[in-house]
Amino acid sequence: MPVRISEAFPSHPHKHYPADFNSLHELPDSYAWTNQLDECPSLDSSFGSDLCVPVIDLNDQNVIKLIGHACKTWGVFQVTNHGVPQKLVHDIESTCRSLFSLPVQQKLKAARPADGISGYGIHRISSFFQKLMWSEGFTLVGSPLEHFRQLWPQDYNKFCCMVEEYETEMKKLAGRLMWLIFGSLGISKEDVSWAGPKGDFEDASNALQLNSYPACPDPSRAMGLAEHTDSTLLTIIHQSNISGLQVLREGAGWLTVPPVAGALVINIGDLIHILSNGEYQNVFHRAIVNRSQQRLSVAYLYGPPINVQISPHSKLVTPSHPSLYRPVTWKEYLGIEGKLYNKALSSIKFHDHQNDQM
Ligand SMILES: O=C(O)CCC(=O)C(=O)O
Ligand SMILES: [Fe+2]
Repeated sequence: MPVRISEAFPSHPHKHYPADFNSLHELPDSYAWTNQLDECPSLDSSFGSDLCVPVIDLNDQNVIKLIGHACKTWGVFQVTNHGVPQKLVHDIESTCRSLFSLPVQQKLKAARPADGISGYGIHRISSFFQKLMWSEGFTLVGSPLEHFRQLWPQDYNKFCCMVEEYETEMKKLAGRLMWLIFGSLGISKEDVSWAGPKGDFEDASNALQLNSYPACPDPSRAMGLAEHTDSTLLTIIHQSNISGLQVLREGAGWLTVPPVAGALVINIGDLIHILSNGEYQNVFHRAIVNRSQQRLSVAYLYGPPINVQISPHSKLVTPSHPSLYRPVTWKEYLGIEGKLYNKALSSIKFHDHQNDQM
């Protein structure tokens, strides 16, 4: 039996549940972050069009090259012609809207238990910050049935089917992106034992994170979701047509990833960074909020089979490029991240003297 991802995601017991944001007409002190939002992109002309997150057509004949370049220089890109039916993307957004519009008491019926990982609550990285984030989330690992039954006693079934269908499409797209990324690194199907007999990453693990960022009375002092990298191989994000997702670009600061109709955002996570022996960037990102409109996002978190050891691929390790990271399973890495947050990656990095002895 494959080990389930639910055994690996560490739970973060915390006492807070999201506020009833509708009832807050001023920003409470517990939500007031300082000095977070004043780093504007410096419009250094040497960056030029390099200030725009790449948008890649998956039908482009140079797709492998384009993806490789985006992974190396950005760690994030948007994809069009990705094959996921627009209706399904529209439906998941409606489900998300419907869920977060429920009365607070109803949402709390599906609250994530203190020792659990699925359900309604504040974002899992919240425990690392003094201040609260202006957002609410719903994490889905495994079947949503029990929680959805609490939320929508009458018609939970249609929401369950829809989520399942969305996850199937996401898994297909994620597998396709994995081969494009591997291809851009010169890694072929024979070089990846854990892709499964059909090469479709059948045993890959995943979770779905629904996010809502309500309109905020004082957006310049609030934080929707604090900066982080994803501990995944990659993450596929659908954002509603309200901007708010920002990525950190070295030398330029925080740049907004503009919503592009029909496109999906692909974040490179820590595990691709490890597999590529540091060649591909794991992107730092965050979400900011605005005064007038609720913003929604749906993040599909994609990882390897939970007990597979991930390490820099042997094809990318040479005497002049020694291995940067020790092998780690996703299960172990999620545990480390749960304790160390953004120091997880450096904790598995070889220091020079260790590498010399390899
Ligand atoms: O809301 C967004 O666009 C980003 C969400 C995100 O980064 C996450 O859920 O890990
Ligand atoms: Fe993220």
